[in-house]
Amino acid sequence: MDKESVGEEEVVNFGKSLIVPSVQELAKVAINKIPPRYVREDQKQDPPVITSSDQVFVPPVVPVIDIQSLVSSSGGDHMDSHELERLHSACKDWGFFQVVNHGVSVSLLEEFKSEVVYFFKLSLEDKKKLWQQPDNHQGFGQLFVVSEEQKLDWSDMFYITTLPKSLRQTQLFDLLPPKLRETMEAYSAEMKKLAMIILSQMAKALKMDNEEMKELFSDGVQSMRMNYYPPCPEPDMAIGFTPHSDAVALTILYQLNDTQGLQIRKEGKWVPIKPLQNAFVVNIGDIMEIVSNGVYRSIEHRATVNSREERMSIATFYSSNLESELGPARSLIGPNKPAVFRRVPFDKYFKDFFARKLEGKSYLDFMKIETHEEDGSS
Ligand SMILES: O=C(O)CCC(=O)C(=O)O
Ligand SMILES: [Fe+2]
Repeated sequence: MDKESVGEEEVVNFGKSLIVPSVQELAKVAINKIPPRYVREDQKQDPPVITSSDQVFVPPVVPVIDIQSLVSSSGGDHMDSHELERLHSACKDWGFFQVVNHGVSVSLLEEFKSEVVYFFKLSLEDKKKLWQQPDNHQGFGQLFVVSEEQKLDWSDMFYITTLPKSLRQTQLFDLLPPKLRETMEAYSAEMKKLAMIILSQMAKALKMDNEEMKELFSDGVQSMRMNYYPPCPEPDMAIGFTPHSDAVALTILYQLNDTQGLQIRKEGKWVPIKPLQNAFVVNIGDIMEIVSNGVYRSIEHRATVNSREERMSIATFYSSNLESELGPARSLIGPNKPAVFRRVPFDKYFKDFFARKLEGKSYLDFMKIETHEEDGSS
């Protein structure tokens, strides 16, 4: 793990990304063609998108989980609640669900939203002070850019590690608008609480030892990624966020406006997701697929853009503790249930992840244990 000295402190650095221009600035100029670096021929082979007029495949309703009823009705150790069963199948069959009655106050959501909207309105000059540095990918920019030839997404993002506090890059934090920092702090604490509730319910549903879940995640690494997708003059030629699964354990997504764009890959088709008002969209990341030994599945998703409206979202990522070793939960493997993923130290897992181009679920394959019976269908 790279450690940089900042005064007396040592800060962990998980990766870097090549510096790229702001797409928000690019989109401010009246252009009717996008620059070649944003033209995504590679996305042309993609499966079709489901629309409401599609007669062939009607997308089933995405599971909505009521956190309050999940927590209040699951006193025992067994799958004794209907909501827990629904959570379990959402994690197995979808890797994706929305949560309501999550306990995060609407006033905090509104405050945080307006701070982030304001943040993306800062002048380029102000944003430059918060831009990524050549040796560290936190700040404004794009992630996973590893070559000058690589195609780029039609979006800007701001990425920051928020927890544990000892991992924070203080010089970046100190430059944030004070009100944003304050609301981000409160939001970060709420997101950790919610992630821990969901993880402990998952432990119950998986029949995994909850102590093991706690040991893995009690002081987990949390980061936030604020996404800004400007309108695009050639939306069918570009992609807002390349198809990927999240490398983390859980992602809690808060969409800031009504513009649609998020799509998940389900049964070979792209299914558009419309977030409910004040709900969060939760998805299983690769770490949870690994910990559950493949019972839960991380889901591939992407964001599209359109020619009329901007779109904004905040993804809060939760992973295991910095000192943890990633691998299938010991309480879930045994003689009849062999581990299907390797074990690697946390820092190695993330450093390798951020050193690659983002490409669907390809990183998980790298973690798989090869077996002779492998049929290649993954
Ligand atoms: O903007 C979205 O809806 C998706 C964002 C996302 O997938 C991510 O930040 O990992
Ligand atoms: Fe994602």
